Amino acid sequence: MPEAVNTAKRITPSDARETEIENCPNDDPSILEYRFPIWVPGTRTAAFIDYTFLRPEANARDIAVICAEAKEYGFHSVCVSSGWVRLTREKLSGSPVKVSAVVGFPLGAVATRSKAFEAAAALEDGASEISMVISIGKLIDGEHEAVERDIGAVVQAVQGGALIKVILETASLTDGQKAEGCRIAEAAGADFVQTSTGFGRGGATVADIRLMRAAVSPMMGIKASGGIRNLASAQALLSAGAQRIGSSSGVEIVNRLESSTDA
Ligand SMILES: O=C[C@H](O)COP(=O)(O)O
Repeated sequence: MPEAVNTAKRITPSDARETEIENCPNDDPSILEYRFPIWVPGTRTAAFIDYTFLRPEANARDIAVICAEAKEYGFHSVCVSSGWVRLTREKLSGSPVKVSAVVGFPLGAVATRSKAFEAAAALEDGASEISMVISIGKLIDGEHEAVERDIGAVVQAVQGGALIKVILETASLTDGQKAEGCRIAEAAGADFVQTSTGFGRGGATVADIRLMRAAVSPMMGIKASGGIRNLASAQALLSAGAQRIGSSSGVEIVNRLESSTDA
């Protein structure tokens, strides 16, 4: 019996292409009301991706590699821990790829003033977008004013110099808590609500994106993150209303195997 031939071909960055999902229009009719761009079939998915590298063992060489990949593939940003912002800014210098940083990551349980300080330092070092983790336990406890103060302190710390995304860690919350977290984030002056850290019990789901989209005004952006590993998942989340994808699998998402059937 002849040996099966694997015809899958890895395409190179220079001819990287994305396969659109057919019959998968964004189903929100009020598309033009939104502050942040909405993905529609035909738009490059790469431009909606924050390419994330948040592993504890991340080192300078890793940062250099992901920055080179981000430039090559045209991702929206490179998202790193706050201690790597300065190097990331240097590596992305001269390119349109932005620097994103995480704050209070991944637990969200550090003191509010620590989050504010970390955010201010990240801004100073070159971050233009910041994903802060909400005080998950306080949200669960119904300490809504404390949660709003926590987010507000980070918003104030950057004084409009960076977009603030609030990670809810949706897999740890009830639907009511997710909706309340969205409402609080908007009231506190944040720019985005975001699903997950990628370090929790679960990641982004289409159901959560729909819930979050319904809970905030069109002025708020929605970011899906955590466990997004292929183009089909990314586009399903974008079609549900996400305006940004956070993923450590950015290259795999856009540079998929031609023989794959995931899109
Ligand atoms: O966007 C932030 C997340 O850490 C990404 O999680 P991931 O490694 O599961 O893609």
